[in-house]
This record gives sequence, structure tokens and C-alpha cells, in this order.
Amino acid sequence: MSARSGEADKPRLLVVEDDPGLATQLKWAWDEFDVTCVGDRETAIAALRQHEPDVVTLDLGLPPDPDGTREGFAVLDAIMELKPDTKVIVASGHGAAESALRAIERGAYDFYRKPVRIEELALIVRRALHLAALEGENRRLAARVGEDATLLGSIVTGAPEMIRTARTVERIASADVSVLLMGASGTGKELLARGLHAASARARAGLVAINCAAIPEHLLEQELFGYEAGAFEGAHSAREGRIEMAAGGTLFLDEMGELPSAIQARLLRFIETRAVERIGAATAIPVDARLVCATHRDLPAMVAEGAFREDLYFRLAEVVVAIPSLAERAGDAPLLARHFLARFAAEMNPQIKGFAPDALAAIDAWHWPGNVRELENRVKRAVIMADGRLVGAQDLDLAESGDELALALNLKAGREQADRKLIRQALSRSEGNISSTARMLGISRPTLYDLMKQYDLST
Ligand SMILES: Nc1ncnc2c1ncn2[C@@H]1O[C@H](COP(=O)(O)OP(=O)(O)OP(=O)(O)O)[C@@H](O)[C@H]1O
Repeated sequence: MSARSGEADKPRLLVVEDDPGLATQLKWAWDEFDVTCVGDRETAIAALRQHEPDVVTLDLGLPPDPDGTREGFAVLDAIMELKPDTKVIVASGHGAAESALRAIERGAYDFYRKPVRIEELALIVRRALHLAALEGENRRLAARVGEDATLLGSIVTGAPEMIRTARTVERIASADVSVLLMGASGTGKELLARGLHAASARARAGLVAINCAAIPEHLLEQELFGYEAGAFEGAHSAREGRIEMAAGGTLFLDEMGELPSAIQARLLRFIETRAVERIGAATAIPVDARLVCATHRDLPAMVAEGAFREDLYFRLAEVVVAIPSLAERAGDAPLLARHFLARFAAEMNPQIKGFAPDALAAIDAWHWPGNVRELENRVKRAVIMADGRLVGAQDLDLAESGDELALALNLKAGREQADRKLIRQALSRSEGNISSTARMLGISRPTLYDLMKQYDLST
């Protein structure tokens, strides 16, 4: 193997440092990285274009302004413009905490104080590389899912749990069975129902949706079954119901658990006879519609309690698909957040280029009780509200008060927390496989074992 191809396997690091002595020292000390050193703005930008490093260490004081920060910030801005996913670690001189924070606001990933302690800086660089590797993996998974039109078109996911769910829905789409989608609010039940319909033989006819919880009981009955003229006061002319509208296609009944018992009986009759009786009608009209239902309630438990008809449940639930919550889908929250950010930025605020590191950390840490819908809403609001180029944790309304203080006072604990989290994520992503976890994190297997022992983590 040539020296060059050996380098190609190492993570790429760009060191922007105008002190040639220090640059050489870093290059020698960091054999584990493929290091390129440059000393001014112009060559830094050229090197960025040429090598596309994942991580850059940047001294803010560069010639011709070595005692100021002008040149350094110009390099940072250029990097954020050209390749905003680059992790930039900024070096600030004595008493320059303010410029370090400014750099973070403008998209830098982290900062360190000069004079440089090589081992300490190496730790920050390694962590930045882990994060870049995870993000790259997320992007690759997203691209693969995106290319693969068979994953129901619009489902964005990189998590094995959700990929399995989408594949199940895809497989049952062509069988003309009734499907019950069970999952918490905002997990994507309607999106899956639409994907199922689009992948089925009924795609040419329409999908007719109705939310059983959103309509009062007497109106729900009219909406579903329709009525004849004169059926009740105010029924001047006949009207077809949603069931009839779904003829040849799919009827999607959302919030099925909220269906009142009188309507449960009427719906059962429709399923058994495959014919719908409009309110006030003497005869029934044959209708061929496939039923897809969704609920966030525990329907089997409701059946056991007598709150939902058992015979109807078995008719509706020929196949039951459980949808994992967002918190159960490892790595999906940042992936979906990026997806929504790209969409909303293009639509509403094109100057937004991405998330600040604190936003990504907060997205990862949040438990998402409202699932994908909550994530979508928070990102949308943040894109509208953010006035810089990056969306921060504050914009997402996820910033914890006192966070900055905790970081400033206890950097060591913060780093350990970040390590634990990244390792746990990578482990779950690779389903506990140590070799691929180590590869994903850019560290050796023994290093991973050591870290797992140190942090008391298991597969
Ligand atoms: N995997 C996903 N990829 C992309 N967008 C998604 C995904 N899951 C959900 N969404 C989006 O999130 C929002 C909520 O999804 P959806 O309405 O399908 O959820 P739901 O489970 O039916 O919610 P509810 O129970 O509250 O009606 C929608 O705008 C949907 O497009």
C-alpha cells in the first residue's frame, strides 16, 4: 500500500495556524489524522476546497492581522458558506472568551484556549470527528432511503425499527386486507396510510380520510354514511357519505378508538355486508372500499374493558402494524430535523444553512413526546424565528437554562456525557456490533472497549 492510499483511510483534518513551529508540532503529534497545515486565509480556503476536511482547527489571529480576529472570522464565514457541516474548532488567545462565543454563534463547533495542549486538543478533534462520522452516516442512510422509492416515497428514516415498519406496510399494501396502524400521536400514521394506499392496486382511486375524534357523533354518522333527502330536519337533498366516496379506493379512519358505540355497530354492518345504508334509506348501496384505521389508543385493552366491540376489532385489524415512537428510532430525530430544516428554509428563510451544535445536541437529548409532528413544528417555528444563519437550541425552544454555565464550569463532565451519548447511539445503530460501532466512531476496537468499560456501557 502506498503512503498516499494509507492517508486516504485516515480522517482529514485541516490546521489553520500561522505559527509554523506549532503547525509542524501538531502534524507530527497527530499521526492518526491526515493533517494539512496552512497559515493564511487564502490557502485555508483553497485547502478546504481541495481536501474537504471533516474538521478544521482555526487560529483566529492570522496574517495580515495576527493580533486581531478579522482574518480568522473571514475563514470561519467562508467555511460555513462553502461546507456548513464542517466542524470548526477555534483557538482563542488569552482573554478572548468573547470572540470564542462569537465564533460559536457563527457556526464554530467548539473552541480551546491558547496556549495549545496537544492531548487536550486531540480529544476535542476526535469528538468532532465522531460527530462528523455519525452525521455522514445519517446522510448516507437518508440518501439510500431517498433513492429507494420502494420505501413508501415520503417516509424519512434511517432507523432499523422504522425501516422494518415501512417495509411491512409496503408488503401488505398489495394484499387487500384491512390494516390497523397503532402508534402515538404524530408518529406518522396518516403518512403510512397514504403510503400504503399509493403502493396498493387501489392507488388510481382516491384515499378518503376522516378523523373520528374531530367530528361530533351525530355529524360523524352523516359524514360516514350519508343520508337521503328528508331523512331528518334540514336534509333537503340526498348526500353521499365518505364510505361511498371511497368506492374503489381506501377509507382511512383516523382516531378509531374514539368511534361511538352506535356507529361501531353501523360500521360493522357495512363491513359484513359490503353495502352502505344511508341514513333514512330503505336499501343499501354496495361499496368496495378498503379499510385502513389508525389509533393512538390501546384498542385490545379497550376491547378487554368492553369499550370497543370485539367483532369490529377483528374485522378492522386483519393486520396490525405497530409504529415506534420517535424516541425509539435511534438517530432519526437529527435526520428528520435536517430534512425539515432544508424544506422550511427553502420555502421560508433561505439564509438558514443548518443547525448550531447546541441545537443538534438538544434535538438528540429531547424525548419528543409529540413525535415527528412536534419535531416538524419546532423546526418550522425555529426557521421562521432564527435571525442568523444557523438554528440554535434557543430557537427550537429546547435550550436548558444555565446550560452555558454548566458547560463553562464543568467541561470534563460535559465531554464525558457527550462521549456516552455518541457511543450509545453508535451501538444501537449498529445493533450492538462492536467492530462496526468502532468504525462508525473512527476509533479502534480496543479503544471502544476501554471507553465502554470506563463508562460502564454494555452492548
Ligand atoms: N418518517 C417521516 N418522514 C417525514 N415526515 C414525517 C414522518 N413521519 C411523520 N412525518 C410528518 O409529521 C407530521 C405528522 O405525521 P402524521 O400526521 O402522519 O402522524 P399521525 O400519527 O397520523 O398523527 P396524529 O395521531 O396526531 O394524527 C406530518 O406532517 C407528516 O408528514
